[in-house]
Amino acid sequence: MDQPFETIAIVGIGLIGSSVAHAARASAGTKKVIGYDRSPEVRAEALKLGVIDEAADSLEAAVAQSDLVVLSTPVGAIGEILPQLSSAKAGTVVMDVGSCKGSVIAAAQGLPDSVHFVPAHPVAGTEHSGPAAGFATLFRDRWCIITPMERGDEAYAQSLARVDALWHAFGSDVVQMDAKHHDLALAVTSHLPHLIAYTLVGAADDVESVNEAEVVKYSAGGFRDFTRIAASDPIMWRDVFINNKEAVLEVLGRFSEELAMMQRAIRWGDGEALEKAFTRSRGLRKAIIEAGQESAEPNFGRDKKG
Ligand SMILES: NC(=O)C1=CN([C@@H]2O[C@H](COP(=O)(O)OP(=O)(O)OC[C@H]3O[C@@H](n4cnc5c(N)ncnc54)[C@H](O)[C@@H]3O)[C@@H](O)[C@H]2O)C=CC1
Ligand SMILES: O=C(O)C(=O)Cc1ccc(O)cc1
Repeated sequence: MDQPFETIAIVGIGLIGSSVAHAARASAGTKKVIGYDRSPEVRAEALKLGVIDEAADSLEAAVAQSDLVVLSTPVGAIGEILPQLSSAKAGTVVMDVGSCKGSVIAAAQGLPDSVHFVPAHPVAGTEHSGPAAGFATLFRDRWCIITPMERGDEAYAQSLARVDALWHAFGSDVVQMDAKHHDLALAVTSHLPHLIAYTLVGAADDVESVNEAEVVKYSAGGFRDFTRIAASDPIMWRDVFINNKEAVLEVLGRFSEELAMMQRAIRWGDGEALEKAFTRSRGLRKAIIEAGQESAEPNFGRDKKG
């Protein structure tokens, strides 16, 4: 493995930050984890749980002592924190884990070349949040997408290789792509599904003639899976939609057209059109299973027990 990161700073000690802390200690040779979170309660909880070895009182203090800084706050805060890292010591490697990349990369444009920012997105998670939700195996057999900064210097290439090696050590499959493509692809596979789940569960709540007890009682199949996704953190997802506006609106437009097509087919009793659309979807599900990216269970095939 490339030179490991012996001391890391986790900024934002929630589900992903704490999972990175556990995984780095368990499999990537990290010896010390310093944690900073804007919430003092979260810092105290993370210390108590042993997620971090030391809590820092400020962002600056956490960054000063570390060779890797992991930005694992909601995406909006990542954009606010990045410009504050301009004075980090030369050679500091900074990595984020945000669910969208274009806005984060834009916020990193002002950083000096001496700070090596490597944008990353583990395509792995759960609907849970907070420091107690993380676990070391979260990233195992999951994709991690790296969207490198456009710079050709050797020093940056070395930091990129170290971050790549870190995710491999976590058990992830690593792929590189440009941020614009990432944001469109993830708008299709992750952001739109979350928006639909929030909307669907909200709509069920709005049908006054079906009361909550009935919704709970009869939510055996599909609806139950949607409620799991709709239980995801509201601040995290607010930030995803605000920061990936263009791509989400693009795929939302296509979704609305498909939905209108379904509506028309139902209205006119066009069974052939419905059957054709459903058969196509079934094929996609089969392809996902065959690619080994999904088990019979929801929750990306894993829960807190890993
Ligand atoms: N939840 C998921 O399944 C996945 C999330 N992500 C990305 O990972 C990031 C973190 O998500 P989670 O771990 O789920 O969130 P979380 O809600 O579990 O934790 C976020 C933490 O950041 C802290 N925070 C917020 N603003 C801060 C600031 N300005 N300075 C310091 N700390 C601050 C919060 O107090 C909280 O403890 C997000 O950018 C998200 O898009 C990526 C993959 C999966
Ligand atoms: O829990 C689920 O179903 C998820 O979709 C987890 C998830 C959430 C956000 C990401 O950027 C990546 C993965």
